Amino acid sequence: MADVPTTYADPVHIAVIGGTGLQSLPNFTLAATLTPTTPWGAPSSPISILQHPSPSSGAPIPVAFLSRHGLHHEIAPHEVPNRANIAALRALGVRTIIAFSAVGSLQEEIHPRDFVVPDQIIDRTKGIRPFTFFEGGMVGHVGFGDPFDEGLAKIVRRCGHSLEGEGVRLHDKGTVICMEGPQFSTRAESNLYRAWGGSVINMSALPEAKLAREAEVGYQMICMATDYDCWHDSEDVNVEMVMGHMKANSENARRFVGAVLDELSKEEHGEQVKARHLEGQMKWAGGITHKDGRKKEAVEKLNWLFPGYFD
Ligand SMILES: CSC[C@H]1O[C@H](OP(=O)(O)O)[C@H](O)[C@@H]1O
Ligand SMILES: Nc1ncnc2[nH]cnc12
Repeated sequence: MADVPTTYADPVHIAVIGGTGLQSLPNFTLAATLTPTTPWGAPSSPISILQHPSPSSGAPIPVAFLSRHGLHHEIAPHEVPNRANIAALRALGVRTIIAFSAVGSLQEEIHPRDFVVPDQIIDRTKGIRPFTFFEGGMVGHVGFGDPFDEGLAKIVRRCGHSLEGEGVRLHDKGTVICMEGPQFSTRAESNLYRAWGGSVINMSALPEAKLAREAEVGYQMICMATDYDCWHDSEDVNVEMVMGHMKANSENARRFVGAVLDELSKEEHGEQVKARHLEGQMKWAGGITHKDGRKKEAVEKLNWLFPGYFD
């Protein structure tokens, strides 16, 4: 195999974060493999820059791919270096993230292998994961009422529906319960989440979605159900079950992601893909700390992420 470049000069606006069972995106041309570092450490895996022909012009569009749990699934959900992942992607120019997640279903009508484009999250992590870029002498507060990007969600839903009938079943909305893990839930917890209106459950939506919002990056998760957790009459969730459904449906998952990338590569989505609607929000949301109270180290880290915002 020819040597793969370790640098990539052009900005990359779109990224895919792959989760359990989706650790690579074959069928794309590998243009570079990057191993960046950030003030928050190294990301979960090398970042592959994949090239993808624009469906309108045929010109190659770069897409960054990052494997959330590492190349060999060696990083547990509570160990994922989310700040490094989001910071490294933003530094490449990424302003749109499509994140993939294997989830448990909390509702009868969401069958294993169904896809869900969620619109809400309930946080059941335990506060042990670093969850903000704004700390240590720089305070920032950003809106999170709608944790996913509705503009991106509309595009993702349209792409998912276009594949329906070819083995893809899609649910347009849903609330993700994001639990700490790595152990699965108790039956009492699973029933409680159902009573709260949870649709699906995973261990990965947070703080990934919060950090993407702070980084002014449009973020949408695509979930694929792999089990009925432990509330259902069927067998309780286990890793074999999750991996079995992911493997059996990985072709559909990849087709779904491919269709979304095709659509996002169209010029008409340029403003959405560059997340113009989020641009500059942290300059104000993160500028609450008076200059006299700002700590040098915190300012330096934030200026790495947002060059020029806090000079
Ligand atoms: C292997 S089952 C639990 C594991 O699966 C999901 O991973 P991801 O969201 O990265 O696809 C879930 O969040 C847990 O991390
Ligand atoms: N039942 C479940 N709970 C948490 N995360 C999951 N990922 C896949 N299935 C899951």
